[in-house]
Amino acid sequence: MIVKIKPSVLTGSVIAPASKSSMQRACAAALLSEGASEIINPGKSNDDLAALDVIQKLGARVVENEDGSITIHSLGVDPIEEEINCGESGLGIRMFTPIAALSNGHITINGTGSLSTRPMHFFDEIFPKLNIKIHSREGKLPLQIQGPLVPSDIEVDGSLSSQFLTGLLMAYGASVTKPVSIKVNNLKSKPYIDLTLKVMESFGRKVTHTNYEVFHLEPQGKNYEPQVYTVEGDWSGAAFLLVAGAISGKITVKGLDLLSTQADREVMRALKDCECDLTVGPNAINIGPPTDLKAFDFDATDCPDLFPPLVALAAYCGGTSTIKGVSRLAHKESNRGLTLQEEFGKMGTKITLQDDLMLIEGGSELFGTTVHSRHDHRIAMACAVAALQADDEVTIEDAEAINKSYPDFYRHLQKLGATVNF
Ligand SMILES: O=C(O)C1=C[C@@H](OP(=O)(O)O)[C@@H](O)[C@H](O)C1
Ligand SMILES: C=C(OP(=O)(O)O)C(=O)O
Repeated sequence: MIVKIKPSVLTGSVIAPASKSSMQRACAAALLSEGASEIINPGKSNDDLAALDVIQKLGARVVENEDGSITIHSLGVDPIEEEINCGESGLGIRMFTPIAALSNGHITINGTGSLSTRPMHFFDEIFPKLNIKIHSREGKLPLQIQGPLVPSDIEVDGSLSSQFLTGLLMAYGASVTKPVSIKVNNLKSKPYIDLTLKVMESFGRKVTHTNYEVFHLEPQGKNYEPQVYTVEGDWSGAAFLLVAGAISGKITVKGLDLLSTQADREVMRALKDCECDLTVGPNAINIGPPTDLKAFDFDATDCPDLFPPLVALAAYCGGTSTIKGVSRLAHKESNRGLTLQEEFGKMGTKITLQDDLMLIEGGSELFGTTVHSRHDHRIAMACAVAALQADDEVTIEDAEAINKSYPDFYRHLQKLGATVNF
C-alpha cells in the first residue's frame, strides 16, 4: 500500500490505541487462568490478533462481546493443533513458546515476515535444561518442541531481548511445584519485565526479584486466576502522535496512564528536554504548537522502540541530538539503526551511527520524497510523522506495515487534520 502525506498542521484530540504489549500479556495470562477472563479495550493490531489465534490453538475459547470486550475461557494449556503461528510478533513467539511447552505434545512454532530471521537460539540453549526437546533451524524458525516444561533454577542471558524472560516467567508461573529462581545476566528493556510482572500479578501470580538479577517464584494455591483486565493505552504508538504534535500542531492525546510501567512512557522526558509546549492533565496530554525545538540527548537502551519517533522529533530540533542504545535495534522488524539512517537520509536528515550512539543532525528542512517502510511499522510511522512538516508531499511505500501495532494510525492522523491519502 502507498500512502501520501502532505505537509499539514494538526489540531484536535485523539485516543491512544490499545497497547499490544499489555494485550498480548493479558491473552497469555488469561490462557493460563482456569475459568473465564474478560479483556476490556482489546487491541486489534496484527500482533494482538496473532496472540488471540495462538491462545485458541493452545486450548482457549475466545468470545467477542457486544460491548467490544472479549471473554477468554480456558482450562489451561491444552493444544488443539500441532502448529501455532505467531505472525510477525517477537513478543508473541518468545512468550508463547515456553507456554506451549507446558503441554507434553509435539508442537511446531512458526511465524511470518521478519520473524523468520529474528534470533531464537535462546530456546536451543535453555530448553534442554527444562526437560523440553527442541529442534530449530540453527536458532531460527520454525521451532519444534516437546515438553512438558519442568521449572528449575536456571541462569539466562538477558542482553538480546527481555522477551525470552517474559516467556519463562509466565510459564514458570503456571508450573512451579517448589521455589525456583531465574538468574538473569545483563537484562535489557527492564520496564517490559515490570509490565510482565504487573500483568501476572493482576492475574494473581506473584513473582519477586532482587534488582532484576534474580527472579523468585514460589508455588501458590492457584497460580493464575481469571480476571477482568483492561488493556492499557499504548505509549509506544502514542509516542508518534506526541511527536506529531510537537512538530506540527496543537493536539491532545488521551487514554495514557502517566504511571504506567510501559517503557515508552519515557518519551515524555525527551519531549520535555526538546522544550516543546507540553501540558499534562489527569487524562490528557496537550502538545504543541511548534516552537524552536532544542536538540536533546536520550538513552533508549531500555526503551528501544522510541528510536523511530525520537528520530522524527530530532530531525526538527535545532542542532545534533543523540540517542544511545543503537545495539538494541539490530534484531527488530528491520535493522532499525540502518533503516532510520537510510530512510531519513532520503528526506535530507543526516544520521550518523557511532558505536552505540545515534547522532541526528536536525533543524534543516526535510524534503518531500518517496520513502519505504522496510516492512517495519515503526519506520512507516516515523516517516509519516516527519512528513508533516516536510517541504512537499512524502510518499510511503509498503505503508501497511503499521498494522503490526497501530492499524488506525493513518486514520488518527487524518482525524487530527493531516492530509493523508491512501
Ligand atoms: O515485551 C514486549 O512487549 C516488548 C519488548 C521489547 O523488546 P526487547 O525486550 O527485545 O527489547 C520491545 O522492543 C518490543 O517491541 C515489545
Ligand atoms: C519490535 C517490536 O515488537 P516485537 O519484538 O514484539 O515483534 C515492536 O513492536 O517494535
